[in-house]
Amino acid sequence: MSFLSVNQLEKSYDKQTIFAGINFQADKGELVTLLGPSGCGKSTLLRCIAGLTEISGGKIVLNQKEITHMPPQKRNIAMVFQNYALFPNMTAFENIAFGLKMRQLDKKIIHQKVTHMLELVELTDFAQRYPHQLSGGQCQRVALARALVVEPDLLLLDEPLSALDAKIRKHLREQIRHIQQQLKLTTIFVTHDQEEALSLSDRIVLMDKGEIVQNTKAIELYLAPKNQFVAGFIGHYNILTQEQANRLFAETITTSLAIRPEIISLSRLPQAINGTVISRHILGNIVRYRVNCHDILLVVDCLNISEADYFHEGERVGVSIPLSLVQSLA
Ligand SMILES: Nc1ncnc2c1ncn2[C@@H]1O[C@H](COP(=O)(O)OP(=O)(O)OP(=O)(O)O)[C@@H](O)[C@H]1O
Repeated sequence: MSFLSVNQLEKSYDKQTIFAGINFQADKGELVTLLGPSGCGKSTLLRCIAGLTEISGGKIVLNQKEITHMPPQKRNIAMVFQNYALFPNMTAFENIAFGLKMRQLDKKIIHQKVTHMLELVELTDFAQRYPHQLSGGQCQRVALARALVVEPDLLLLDEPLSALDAKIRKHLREQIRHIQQQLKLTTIFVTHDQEEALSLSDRIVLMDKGEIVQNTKAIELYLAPKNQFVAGFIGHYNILTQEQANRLFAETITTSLAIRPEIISLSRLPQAINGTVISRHILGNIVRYRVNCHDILLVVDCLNISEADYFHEGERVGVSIPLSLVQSLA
């Protein structure tokens, strides 16, 4: 039996249905990401699991207990928000200790637990600082420590990295993943950033307009998107209509296709498919080309190994696409 089970969950505001018939599970220690475009219902779903938003129907079971109608504080769920939501008049130490004080734990035990958490999030030297004396990344680490210290059954993270700059975001997401794995903590992470989702998750639940479109292992979502919406949302897939697919491969293909830019290779020798380089962009480790093949514009990613390998705008190139790596779309 799954550690977390969300069954037929439904939420409406007045007559507007935000989602209905939502089903997904998480195993103990699994990190599941809810991914999807803005407004698709991810945060509402997370808040329903936390008990912060009332549901309109369905059932939630956590650690073998039905929690559907339990008050939030009884669910043993901790949540971290995008805006940290720290108490401004408390130090980092006091913020982290807050939940333990509420549970009336012994002072010595509180001190031990908070000290351990400060070490875990690498903030030992910042224990006596107030939130306004900390950077955004440090505030979010305090918020994370505050959530973890109460040893929740489930950790919910609602876009916790969105307010941070790119470099800190990457560092902190690695830290979150490391701590989550160390503690074997079942976690639901909400984001609209596909790179974040792919790099962090065991499994991704991709949502669109209040529905789950695909629920699968993170790597499978990337390698085998099941329809055009998923392929359009993940990576930089080239999406070809059936007619374009027939034209490009000069054979009968019965579905539309999704082709990852990195499986396509270019050469100076003529191939079965040939094209003309329209543009070249250096993205750091990747060189991204747009190549016109039979009036179909393909995005092609090549490793940026040396300038001597660059193809030039207007150059004729051979284009190799291994059909075995091409994904048929429903
Ligand atoms: N309190 C509310 N009353 C009415 N409608 C609401 C309320 N809260 C959210 N909604 C609506 O529910 C839908 C889903 O919102 P939600 O915040 O869950 O989306 P999201 O996928 O988390 O988006 P984002 O990534 O932008 O945070 C939106 O159309 C939103 O306007």
